[in-house]
Amino acid sequence: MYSSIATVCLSGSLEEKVDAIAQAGFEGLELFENDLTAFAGTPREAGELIRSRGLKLVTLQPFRDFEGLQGRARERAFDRAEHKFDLMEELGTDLLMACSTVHPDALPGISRAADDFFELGERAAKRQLRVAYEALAWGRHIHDYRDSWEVVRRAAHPHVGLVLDTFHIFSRQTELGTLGRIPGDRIFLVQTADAPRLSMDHLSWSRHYRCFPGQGELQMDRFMAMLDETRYDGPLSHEIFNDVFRMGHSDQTARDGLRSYHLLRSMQSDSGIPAPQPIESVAFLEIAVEPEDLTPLRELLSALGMACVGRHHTLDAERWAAGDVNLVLNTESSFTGRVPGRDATAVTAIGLRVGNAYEAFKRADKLGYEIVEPEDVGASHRMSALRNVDGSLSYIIDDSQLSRTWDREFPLERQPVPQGSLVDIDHISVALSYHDYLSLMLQYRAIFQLEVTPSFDVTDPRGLIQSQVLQNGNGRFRLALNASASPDTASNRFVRQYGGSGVHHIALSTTSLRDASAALHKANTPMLPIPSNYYRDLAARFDLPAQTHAWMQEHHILFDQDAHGDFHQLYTQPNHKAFFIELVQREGYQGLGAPNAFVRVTAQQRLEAARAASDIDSDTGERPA
Ligand SMILES: O=C(O)c1ccc(O)c(O)c1
Ligand SMILES: [Mg+2]
Repeated sequence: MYSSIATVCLSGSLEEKVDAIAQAGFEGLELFENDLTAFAGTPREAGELIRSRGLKLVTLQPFRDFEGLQGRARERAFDRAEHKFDLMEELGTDLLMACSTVHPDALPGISRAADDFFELGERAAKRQLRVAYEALAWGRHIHDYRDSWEVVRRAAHPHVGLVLDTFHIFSRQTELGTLGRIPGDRIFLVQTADAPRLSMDHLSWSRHYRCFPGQGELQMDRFMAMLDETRYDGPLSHEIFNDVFRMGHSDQTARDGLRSYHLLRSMQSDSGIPAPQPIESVAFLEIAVEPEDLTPLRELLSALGMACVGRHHTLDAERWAAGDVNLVLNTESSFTGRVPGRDATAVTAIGLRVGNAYEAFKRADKLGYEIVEPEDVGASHRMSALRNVDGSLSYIIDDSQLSRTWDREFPLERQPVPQGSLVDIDHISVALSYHDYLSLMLQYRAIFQLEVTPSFDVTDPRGLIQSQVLQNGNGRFRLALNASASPDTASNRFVRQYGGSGVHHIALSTTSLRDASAALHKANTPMLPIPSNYYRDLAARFDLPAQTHAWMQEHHILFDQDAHGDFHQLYTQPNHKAFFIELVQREGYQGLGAPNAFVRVTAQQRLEAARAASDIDSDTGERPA
């Protein structure tokens, strides 16, 4: 098998698309005819352009509404095909991809379609060309791969073969048993696409929401296992119609496309790529701290029950800890691990704990991810990292490395790690541009073994925010990805204000939100104010003791409940850092408090608007003297 991608996946002109596809390292491409029609040069020049970049032109597509016609209309369909054959000869490709007809006059019948394709095969053979047939999920008569296969089988022509497109197969929930029994040499093209599970008509779903395998919810691993059985050995070609890809940066999309191709190959039995491992927990977060934020941040962490337990042996960096929470505050002015273009106090790295870091990096490398070695960032530690799409780093470490790092880099000072009510990093929430959203989704899901919860919309006062949670099985790793098409939602305000995507908040879990909120209150930590209407609504929704209810309202605590238990949450104010801290107490509860998210984003928006409107200095929270 070899890698290929359809030009329809990318934004830009044909030249830009071909460049991005070649740069990413693909071997072939499918030319979408629109890209040729809009191209300023001749078809011959288009073909030369593609070959000059070392790419194989896999197919010209799509050829529409061919089969099932009668009389003059049928003759016209064959004439159209001959025109495409002319084009193909000039372009230098031997394969025409035909999709099942949606023509209102097309007649049904497998045998009729097979006869049409036999005749087309005869004409193609005269010119040493081939034709491949695809069942569109919304085809008028043929919309099931088993029927398109039956057409190809009955046409029984060596120049006529089958196209398998994962979107059409899965969107109709067709069984895959038949697929495994198709001889691989009768399949001329395999098109790969993933998609979120949506309930809408097939055509709209396909034309707007496809995504790369690894970004959606279709069972690509099952498809790859069945494809293995056919012994197919042709192009594995992404065909993604996606509104975000059409807007986005072709280079980034094409790079992710090739990683997704390697991900598919890793699902095959003989791939030689190590299996994905679960992320066991978040070992630490590193925060680049602006000098003026250091004291307030230390005060906040102290109020949370954390303590500085070590100082870096050579750099201006401190390790703050409590329970399993570890934060590294880095105040080096020349800190090379900073996210480029971001000069606020912000999260610059995340430490992901796995069972075997070496195997995880081997997998990441085979999938085409860039690995940052310690010397690349001038670090004295020995941890390697992935470069995230926002410029931040994801260290991947195992236990032996982690204890060595703490011991060697941050000699223990004064006290041991406090073991109070603060337990762990409960979840991390990231705000992303839409384009980065799919990119980071792929990175996590391709490299690690994670569960994906269905995506949901948060109603921000300025628009919808799409949110999706990636988590491990044990509840110790949860990452919420957030993106929005509206420019002024909370996630996009972050992206605009802080020079791109990044960590938007850090949630810490506690065994006693009562103690934690009392300590924050005592330290005069400003909380995100929650309106009283929220508490009236809570009283209506839940049967809460009056005292508990009053305590929540007084301390701005939000509440939710699911079949597994209770959830309490509390937000601090960002106070001009790029991120803010959330505290949660969960008693079996599985989610992240999604039903409360609209109240939180509205409260944040109100606070920011009030700051902007008043003469309150947004840095100090005080009025200038
Ligand atoms: O949406 C379409 O029309 C279309 C065209 C060509 C394909 O290969 C396909 O899967 C869909
Ligand atoms: Mg297709």
